[in-house]
Amino acid sequence: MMAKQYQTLGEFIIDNQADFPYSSGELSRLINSIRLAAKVVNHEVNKAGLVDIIGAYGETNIQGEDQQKLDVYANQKFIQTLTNREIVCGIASEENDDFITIAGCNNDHQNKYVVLMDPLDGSSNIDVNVSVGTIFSVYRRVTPIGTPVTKEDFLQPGNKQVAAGYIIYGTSTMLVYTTGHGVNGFTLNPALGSWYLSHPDMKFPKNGSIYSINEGNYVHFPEGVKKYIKYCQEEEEDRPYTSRYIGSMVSDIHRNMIKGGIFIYPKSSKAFNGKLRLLYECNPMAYIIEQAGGKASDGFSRIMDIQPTELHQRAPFFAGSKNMVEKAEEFMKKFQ
Ligand SMILES: O=P(O)(O)OC[C@H]1O[C@](O)(COP(=O)(O)O)[C@@H](O)[C@@H]1O
Ligand SMILES: [Mg+2]
Ligand SMILES: [Mg+2]
Repeated sequence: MMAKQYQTLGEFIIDNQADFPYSSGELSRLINSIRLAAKVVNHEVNKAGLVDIIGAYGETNIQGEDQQKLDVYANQKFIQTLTNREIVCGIASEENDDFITIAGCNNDHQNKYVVLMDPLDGSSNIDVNVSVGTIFSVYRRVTPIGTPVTKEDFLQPGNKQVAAGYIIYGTSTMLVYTTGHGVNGFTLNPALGSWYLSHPDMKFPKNGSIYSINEGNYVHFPEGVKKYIKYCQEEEEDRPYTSRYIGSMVSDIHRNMIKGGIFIYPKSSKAFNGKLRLLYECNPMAYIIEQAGGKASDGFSRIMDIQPTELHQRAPFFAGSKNMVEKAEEFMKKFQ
């Protein structure tokens, strides 16, 4: 159904209810819960400058990263909201060592969906007033309803996602998501507390002139990546491209989706599998990018076809404008 401009998110969800093959309203309620939790977290993010919000929480997560106060706050708010609304049977998060089983109020494990999330993406930018995000990925469970979820329900390849999205807390706050029927972006009107369809049917331009990579790691990059960076910087045809790197994956990819560009976080001699987490960073962003006509790979093959083995496993990530990702893959294959 063609989306109407400035429709509210609530109206959009109702109008598009029939898109869901197993349609019983649960996925709609799930998206509704995420929109609610996002508003609560947005309220805190907007105060990131006041002492009780910024800085380290004082613990490290399973990846050995110092958790920021907002990492923990966002994690708690999303888990609470999803749990209270009785729609998920399990949650996995960057900030939790293992997945959480949600039995439901009757303790009968009747819910169908699991959610994997990065509650606060771009943590290194919280204290410096640069945009950050939240990323979520939704799957139908594979184990029988009525039984507790198992790791199997979370270790599904990205091509099995039923929904994915991100929230960007930037100059404005947006919720961008897909349920496999294109990508739509909603902007929060903080005064009214409502989300409006500001970016219907988002499309990733096939070509672009922006490349986003942390060149500070250049010497540690594979030869293919080094060669591709040089290619981006050559005075040829529509190049040199512009280098833009915010350091918040959500923000870098959101910008590139609007303007055209490529985001790369490759493996390196310092990080054998790169830095980004396959299940709650790469896969959900890849689903959105592909639904918008872009491409997402590990430099060689489709990221969403990778069969996960670990909850917090990492993967090299090449994503964005289709023709730019294919060019980067050419260099990776030629100089491997
Ligand atoms: O500082 P680096 O090494 O360039 O890493 C930046 C990347 O790390 C991240 O911040 C990792 O995500 P988290 O902040 O959720 O841990 C990405 O958002 C970003 O693209
Ligand atoms: Mg992240
Ligand atoms: Mg994070």
